[in-house]
Amino acid sequence: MGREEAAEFPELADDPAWYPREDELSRVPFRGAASAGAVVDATVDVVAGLAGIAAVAGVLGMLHPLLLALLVVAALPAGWAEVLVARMGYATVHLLSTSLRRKWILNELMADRATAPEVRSYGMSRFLLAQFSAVTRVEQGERLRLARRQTGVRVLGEAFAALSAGVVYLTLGLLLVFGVVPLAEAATAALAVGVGRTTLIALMRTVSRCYEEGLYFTDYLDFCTLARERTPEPSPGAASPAFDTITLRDVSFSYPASDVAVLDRVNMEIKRGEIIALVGENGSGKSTPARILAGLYRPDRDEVRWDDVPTTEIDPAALRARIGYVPQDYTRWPLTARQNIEAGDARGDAPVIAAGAAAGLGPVVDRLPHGYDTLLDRRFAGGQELSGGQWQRIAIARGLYRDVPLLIFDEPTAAMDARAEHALFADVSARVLGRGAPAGEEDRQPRTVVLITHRMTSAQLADRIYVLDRGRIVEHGAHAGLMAQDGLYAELFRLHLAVYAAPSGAVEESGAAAG
Ligand SMILES: Nc1ncnc2c1ncn2[C@@H]1O[C@H](COP(=O)(O)OP(=O)(O)OP(=O)(O)O)[C@@H](O)[C@H]1O
Repeated sequence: MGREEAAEFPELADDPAWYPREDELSRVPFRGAASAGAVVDATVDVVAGLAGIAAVAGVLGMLHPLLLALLVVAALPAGWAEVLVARMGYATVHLLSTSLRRKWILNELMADRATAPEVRSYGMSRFLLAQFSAVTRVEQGERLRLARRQTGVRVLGEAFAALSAGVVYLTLGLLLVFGVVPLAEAATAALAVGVGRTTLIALMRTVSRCYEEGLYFTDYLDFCTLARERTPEPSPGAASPAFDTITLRDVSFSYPASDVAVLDRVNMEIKRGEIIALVGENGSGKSTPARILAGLYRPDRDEVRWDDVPTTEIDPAALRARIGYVPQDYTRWPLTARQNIEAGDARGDAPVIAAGAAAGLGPVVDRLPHGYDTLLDRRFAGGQELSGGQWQRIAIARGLYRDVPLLIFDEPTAAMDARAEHALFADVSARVLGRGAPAGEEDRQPRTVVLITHRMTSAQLADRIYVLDRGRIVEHGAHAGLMAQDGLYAELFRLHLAVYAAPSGAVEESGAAAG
C-alpha cells in the first residue's frame, strides 16, 4: 500500500520529509507485515504457557496461597527485563532504518547492470565498497551497543529473579519449619515452584516476543492508516473523453519542501488537434508544466482546466487515463517489446503494430528474433538488448499506443540525432494530427501533442511554441512570429542551427527558410 501511495503522489518522493517514510516503506513490508505471522505464533505460545502456569498455580494455590503470590513476584524481574530487551531491539531497528535503506541502495548500485559501465569506467567499486562498509560499521556499532545493553538488562533481570527465587525457597523453608506445610507437601511445593518458575520465565519471554512483534505489526497498521489517509478520495468528476481547450491559468508551482517557485504565473492554451512545443534552456521549467498537465503534480496556485472543468474536480486516475505521457526518464521494462508498448493494456496486434510503426520501430522489430514478442532484457535467457535510441522509440510507441486525446513527449528523443528526431516528430505529427499521413494510417480523431525539446528544428513543427525562462513564459507564438520578434527563441534557434545543421538537408533547409 505504501508503494502505491508513493506511485500515486510522485511529489512525496521529492519531499525530503518523505524519506523517513521511505524508511518505513523499506521496513514495514519486510519487518512489519512479516510480523503478523510471528504475532499469531507468539499468541499461541502465550496461550500454551498460560495453561502450563494455570496447572502449577493450581498445585501451589492448594498447598499455600502465599507460595503462588511469591512465585509471581519471583518471575517479575525476568519478565520486566524481557520487555525492556524487546523495546530496545525495536528502537534500534527504527534507528537503523535509514542506514539499512542506504545499504540496500548501495548494494543494488554495485550489482546493477545499468550502473556497471560507470562503476567500471570510473573504477568506483572500491569507493562504493568503502561507502557500504562505512554504513555497515555504523550498523555493526549500533547492533553491538544494543547487544551490550540487552545483556546488561538480562543479567540484572536474572539476578533479581535468582534473588526472588531465593526468597520463595526461604519462605517455603520457613513454612516447613513452623509446621504450616508438612514435609511431603513442601517437597511437592519445591518441585512445583521450580517448574512454575521455569514456565513463568518462558511465558514472560513469549509475552515479550509477542509484544515486540506487536510493535512491528502496529507500525504496519499505522502505515496502512497513513497511506489510506493520504490517498485522495476519487473525485466524482469523470474526465471528458476529449477536450476542445486545456488552459493553464496563472499556474505557479514549487516542488515540495522548497520555497523556490519553479513556475511563476504560467498561462498556456492547448487546443484539440494542435502541436504545442515548450522550449527553453536547462532548468527553465519545461518539464514541470508537462508533469502538471500529465496529472502527476498539482499546481500550488490557480489551476488547469479541461474545457470548463478544473482538473482538481476530475478523478486523477481518470484524468491520467486520458493522457499519454512519455517522460525524460522512461522505464526499460524487463518485458517483451509488445508488453513494453502495451504497458498492461493488451488490445491485440493491430494497435501495437500501428504505434510501433509510428514510432519508427518497424525495422528494429524486424531484426528481433521473435518480433514484438522478443524479451527486452539480457538478464534472462533469450533476452535481447536495444540501443538507447531504439529504447526511446519503444517509450514513444508506449505513449502513442494509448488511445487518448493528449500526448506529452518530454524530450524522449535525446539519444537520437537531430535529423532522426525531426523525422520522427514530423511523422508522429502527421499521424496523430491527421496532417498528411499515409491514407489509413492517420488517427481517427486528431490528438494534441505537447512536445518538450531542445531541438529547435522539432519545435518548429509546432502550431504554438512557449518559451520558458526561469519558470516564466517569456515568449509564445508560431515559429515565424517568434523569429520575427528576434528574442530568446530566435537566439536559441540560430544557435541550434549553427551547431547541428548539416551543410545540406531538410532540417537545415526548413530552418533557414523559416529563419
Ligand atoms: N523533482 C524535483 N524536485 C525539486 N526540484 C525540482 C524537481 N524537478 C525539477 N526541479 C527544479 O525545477 C526547476 C525546473 O526544472 P524542470 O525539470 O522543469 O526544467 P527543464 O527546463 O525541463 O530542464 P531540462 O531542460 O534540464 O530538462 C529546476 O530548477 C529544478 O532544479
